[in-house]
Amino acid sequence: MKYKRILLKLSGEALMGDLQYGIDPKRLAEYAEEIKQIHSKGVEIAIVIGGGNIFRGVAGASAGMDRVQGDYMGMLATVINGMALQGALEDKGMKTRLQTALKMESIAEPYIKRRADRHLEKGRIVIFGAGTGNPYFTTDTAAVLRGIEINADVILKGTRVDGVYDCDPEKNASAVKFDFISFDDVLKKGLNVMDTTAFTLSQENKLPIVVFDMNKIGNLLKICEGENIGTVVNI
Ligand SMILES: Nc1ncnc2c1ncn2[C@@H]1O[C@H](COP(=O)(O)OP(=O)(O)OP(=O)(O)O)[C@@H](O)[C@H]1O
Ligand SMILES: O=c1ccn([C@@H]2O[C@H](COP(=O)(O)O)[C@@H](O)[C@H]2O)c(=O)[nH]1
Repeated sequence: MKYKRILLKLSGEALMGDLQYGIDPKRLAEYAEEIKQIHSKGVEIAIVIGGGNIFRGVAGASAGMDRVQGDYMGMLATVINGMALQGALEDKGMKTRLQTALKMESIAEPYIKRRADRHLEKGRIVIFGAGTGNPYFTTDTAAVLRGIEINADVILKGTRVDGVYDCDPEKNASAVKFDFISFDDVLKKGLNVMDTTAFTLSQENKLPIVVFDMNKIGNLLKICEGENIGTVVNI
């Protein structure tokens, strides 16, 4: 396997599958199956999951809600997704732990880096919920932060687009995909597949990111085996 320890970022919105909002159980089971394949090959897996399928702080703020209040609601949404993913992974026989950046000890461990390391060493899948625990951030930034903390080899951003394009491919049919792009170029061109804070943090800590289509069966395994799928963002 190319990678020993990965931080997988899953999009909350992708969890909706064909639904208008919420969690599609079929999509959840498919993701669990993809994750099982790399787990069975011995890859140590930590996961950060988004919350866009349930709530986004900025959406609340634009509707008149206090931004900080909305952001905490968004963080709670990521915990709901994390719990759903935990259930789906355990259904398929994997051992998991959910750690949250906001304390909620009846349902999850608090985030403790050393415990996370230990779980990963023992082959447990660790899901990090509640983002960074701070408003004004995103789960992309949380993924990079946790990835750096646990010394992941790579951030795998599994999303509904198949890589980084020269403009948003969901808005421009003529968008052109990169196989490789530097952090400098992503930032210079203002490409929004992840937020600037996430890219900057990754760049400063020399942690590569692979952006790929998580909905294409087999992609996650192929990437871990070293195939060039999606777009690699690196220094
Ligand atoms: N240059 C670009 N290349 C690729 N995707 C882009 C680009 N600019 C914007 N995007 C958009 O980035 C989004 C990435 O998808 P994703 O669902 O992972 O976002 P997210 O905000 O992390 O989701 P969530 O918050 O639900 O976890 C896609 O909707 C895609 O259209
Ligand atoms: O560290 C964080 C992470 C997330 N939030 C809030 O949660 C929502 C959902 O996360 P997405 O990354 O957009 O999926 C986000 O919009 C923020 O409102 C946060 O405040 N801090």
